[in-house]
Amino acid sequence: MNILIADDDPMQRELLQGFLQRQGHRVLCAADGAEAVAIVRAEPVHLVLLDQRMPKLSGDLALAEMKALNPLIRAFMITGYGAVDTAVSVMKLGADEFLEKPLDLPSLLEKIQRVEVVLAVDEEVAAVEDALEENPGLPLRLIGKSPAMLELLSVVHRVSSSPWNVLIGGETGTGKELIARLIHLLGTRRDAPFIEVNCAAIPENLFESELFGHEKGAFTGAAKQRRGRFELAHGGTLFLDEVGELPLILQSKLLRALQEGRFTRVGGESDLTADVRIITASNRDLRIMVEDGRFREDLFFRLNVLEIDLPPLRQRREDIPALIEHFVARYADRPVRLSHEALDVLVKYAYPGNVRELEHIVQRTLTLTRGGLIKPADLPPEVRRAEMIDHGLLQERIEAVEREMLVSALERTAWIQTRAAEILGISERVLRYKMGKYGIRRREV
Ligand SMILES: Nc1ncnc2c1ncn2[C@@H]1O[C@H](COP(=O)(O)OP(=O)(O)OP(=O)(O)O)[C@@H](O)[C@H]1O
Repeated sequence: MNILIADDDPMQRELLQGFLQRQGHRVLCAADGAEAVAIVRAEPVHLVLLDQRMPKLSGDLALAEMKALNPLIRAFMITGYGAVDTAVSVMKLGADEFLEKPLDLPSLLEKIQRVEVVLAVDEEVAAVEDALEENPGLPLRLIGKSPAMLELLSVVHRVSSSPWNVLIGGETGTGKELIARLIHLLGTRRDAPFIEVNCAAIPENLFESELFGHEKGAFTGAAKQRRGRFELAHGGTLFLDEVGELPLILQSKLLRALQEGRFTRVGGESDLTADVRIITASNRDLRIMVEDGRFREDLFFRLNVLEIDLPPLRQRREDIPALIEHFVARYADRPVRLSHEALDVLVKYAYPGNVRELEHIVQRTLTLTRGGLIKPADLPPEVRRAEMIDHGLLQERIEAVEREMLVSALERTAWIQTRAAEILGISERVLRYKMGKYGIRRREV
């Protein structure tokens, strides 16, 4: 990493320079704020260690200028001992950390390592975003800037440039297929086919022929020779969705194809080969299935060379507004805006069906409402119901209904409590308790 030290104290500069160079960093030095800004203008600097008190240009002002030149630059401000007040204002200027003199080198190192991780993630995310921008034809838009999503993008970048099989886990609708396609499109196999097999959707007796193909006459109905998905995916990626649904017998056949790189068409004699990268997805926990003997352990390890876990939407609520905007832009046939309250309800909802559910909610709401403003009342009932529960409205309604039933039973029985309790199916004691709770008294006529 390129680190700039800006400090007017030559001893301090030398100490830090030696220390950081020994850690393998390229270190630049400046004796005042103005020189530091000049270096940032001329050189790619990742991190700057700034003494707050410097001649010519103070650390604060120098930082503001550096940020204007390069908003991505990371900065640690070094302040005098006990200068916490200034530290707060310095953070507002965009310093990532502040350190007090005398510097504690191990803690400095730890903070620098944290910056390195963040920079690595930033670079990978930028690479994925560049690739998506360079290919406007890509049918994929991956929305989300939450920390979980950025981390995911960085993993996707690393995974896509490797040749290994990938297992993508995550609840239904979290975007497993989208990520599988993205890995394919970002990798070296992008010009070869991406072939998808939904293991849950193919009848068991047709599965082998679907995957490996069949020869003419191999079984009733096999009028022609047919190539399987393995062959079709040659050179590219085979995406096995819901792989947990694969019956054990087919798991063995898949394992053989993966282990030996060979397979046979149903009814065929000769072995065929195909060069295929396998990406699998499952919303079931395959580890538990392995423990229960429902999924072959050896197959699991073959498929799970790299593992990606997609977080449920409720764990990255920051992404919800951007996703809504994305789906509104995709599905609205008129200019539509969400009221602040409606957005609030949507951000708080739990989304058991994750992004797919949010997509459907937006679609349904757009179809069922007219006009350009979506209010909470326009949202589907399950979303509104959840909101009522959230706000304790459910309890309120239950109590209102209960009170009404008590009064009506009492009126029907001319306020004879024994009989009213009987109609209500509760004891007289409970009836009296509830009458007290709701303040129900016979109205004098
Ligand atoms: N980050 C995202 N940005 C934009 N759209 C997304 C995102 N994640 C998911 N989607 C959309 O949500 C829908 C569901 O995604 P996908 O089919 O990839 O989920 P899945 O995890 O494979 O679901 P299942 O487990 O049910 O097969 C798709 O329409 C997809 O385009």
